[in-house]
Amino acid sequence: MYKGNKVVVKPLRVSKLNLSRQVMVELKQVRELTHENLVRFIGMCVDEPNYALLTEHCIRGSLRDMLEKDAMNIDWTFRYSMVNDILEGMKYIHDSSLEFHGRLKSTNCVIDGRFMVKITDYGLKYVHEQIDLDTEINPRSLFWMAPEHLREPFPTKTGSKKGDIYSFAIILQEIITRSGPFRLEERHGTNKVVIEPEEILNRVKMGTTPPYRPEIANDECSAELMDLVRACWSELPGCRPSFADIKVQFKKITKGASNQNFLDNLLARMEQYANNLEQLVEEKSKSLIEEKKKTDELLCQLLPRFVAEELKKGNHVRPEAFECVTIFFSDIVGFTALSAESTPMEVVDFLNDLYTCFDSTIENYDVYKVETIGDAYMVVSGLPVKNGNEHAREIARLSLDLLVAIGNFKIRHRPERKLKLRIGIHSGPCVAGVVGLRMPRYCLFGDTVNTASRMESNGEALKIHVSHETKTILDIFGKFRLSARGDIELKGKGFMRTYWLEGEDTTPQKEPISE
Ligand SMILES: Nc1nc2c(ncn2[C@@H]2O[C@H](COP(=O)(O)OP(=O)(O)OP(=O)(O)O)[C@@H](O)[C@H]2O)c(=O)[nH]1
Ligand SMILES: [Mg+2]
Repeated sequence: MYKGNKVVVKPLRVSKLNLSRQVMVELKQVRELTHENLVRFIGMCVDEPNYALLTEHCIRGSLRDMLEKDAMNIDWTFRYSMVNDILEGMKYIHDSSLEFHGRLKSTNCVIDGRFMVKITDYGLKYVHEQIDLDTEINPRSLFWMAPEHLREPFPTKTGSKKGDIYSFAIILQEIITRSGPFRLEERHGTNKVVIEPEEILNRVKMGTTPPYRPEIANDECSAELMDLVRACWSELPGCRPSFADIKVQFKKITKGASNQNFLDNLLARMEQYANNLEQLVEEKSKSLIEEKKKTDELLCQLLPRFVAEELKKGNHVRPEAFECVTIFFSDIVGFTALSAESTPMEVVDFLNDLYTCFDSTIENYDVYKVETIGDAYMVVSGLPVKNGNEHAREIARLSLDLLVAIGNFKIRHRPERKLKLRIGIHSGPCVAGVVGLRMPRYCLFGDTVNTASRMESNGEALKIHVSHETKTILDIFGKFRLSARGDIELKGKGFMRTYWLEGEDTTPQKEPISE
């Protein structure tokens, strides 16, 4: 920002700038130039070594960018008015004390808010002369350079009126074909062979007859415009017209193409731009909706659906107390030893297979997977949606099912090894709520959680260790077979009577036959 306006700051690759009288004179010279098709020169930062040029900022970027935007529909009225803007700006430069530009190219034609093309980076010959020569020059940036200048020892430090006309012809080619200079040649070459930019420059320098120039297909523009382009990039500078000549010819070419006045023209450009924007917005919204769907799905996998919905609305999710839920903990016996003798990739693959096996089993029950830590699983039923007494039955059935599933599970890198699951379940009250703002997690709190976890750690491999509280609920269903384990001492809890869940009677109960 400079004096409240956004400006372009172009750093100068020069370690020490000699602010000679000539430099001061040319700075004054460029500051005095005013034309609606010239970018206003604001000044130079002479704070060694941060030398930089400050110029007016044009919001719509360079002509090069505009032409490259595929989504931007650029009709011929728009193209002609862009050419006209460049012509006006360049004619003004040629008629001024600058005499020529020297670095005319499509990146030095920028577009302002009203779609007016403005020429930038003009003048300051003595400043540019001091720019470090050892910095590498991108050969593509020389595509606009006339052959006579390319042949000079320092092409970037020269320039002439006729050289500018050649550059203008290259810009015309860009506007007509909408592709960068020599883009076609670089891609396919003449015999479908890719030509390197250096080689393209060599061919232009050679001055063959006919001269080597970018390709424009006959049907891409009118014959008159094609003739104008050819004249402008003539090999002999003397054969190239002046901007004054071009203006006359161009008027003839565009006659009838557009008889709109300025305001109509501007409105047409705006309308086109707005249409393009609409199309762009539509495309962007589509991908946005897709992305949103993906994040929503992810969120719902990490949090219970209703919690996710509330959080998305920006609502606070209050912690909720549940009178009775059943909590399941499981652990794989010998997992640590198995991991120790496997490579990290093997462990990841193994866990991935295991989670897939677990998750596909869990899907069949009214349960919520609270978390997984390594090989440990914590699952709950009866929350976030209450389900009467069914939580104990759901968890019991899940446990029995998982024992079978894990029994059939094959460890990819140890197919002979059998996995041993240890399960502990317990029922009781608990509180559930969302903790964490950045990474919200739905957590359970309360003694029931600790007890359930202890039930697992005090259990045995391939067995389901059930607390007295869970057994009491299971008994209501009258179908579960449990055997007493005896009284065991749980850390911090004293003695507790616990059971092994052996199975469920699946013989269907006879329905009373109705008459
Ligand atoms: N949006 C916007 N981009 C600009 C403006 N002025 C310059 N640019 C862009 O900034 C980029 C860097 O510009 P420069 O450092 O001048 O490089 P260049 O124009 O490729 O080459 P030279 O001018 O010969 O040094 C180019 O893509 C310009 O088109 C402007 O006013 N607005
Ligand atoms: Mg530039």
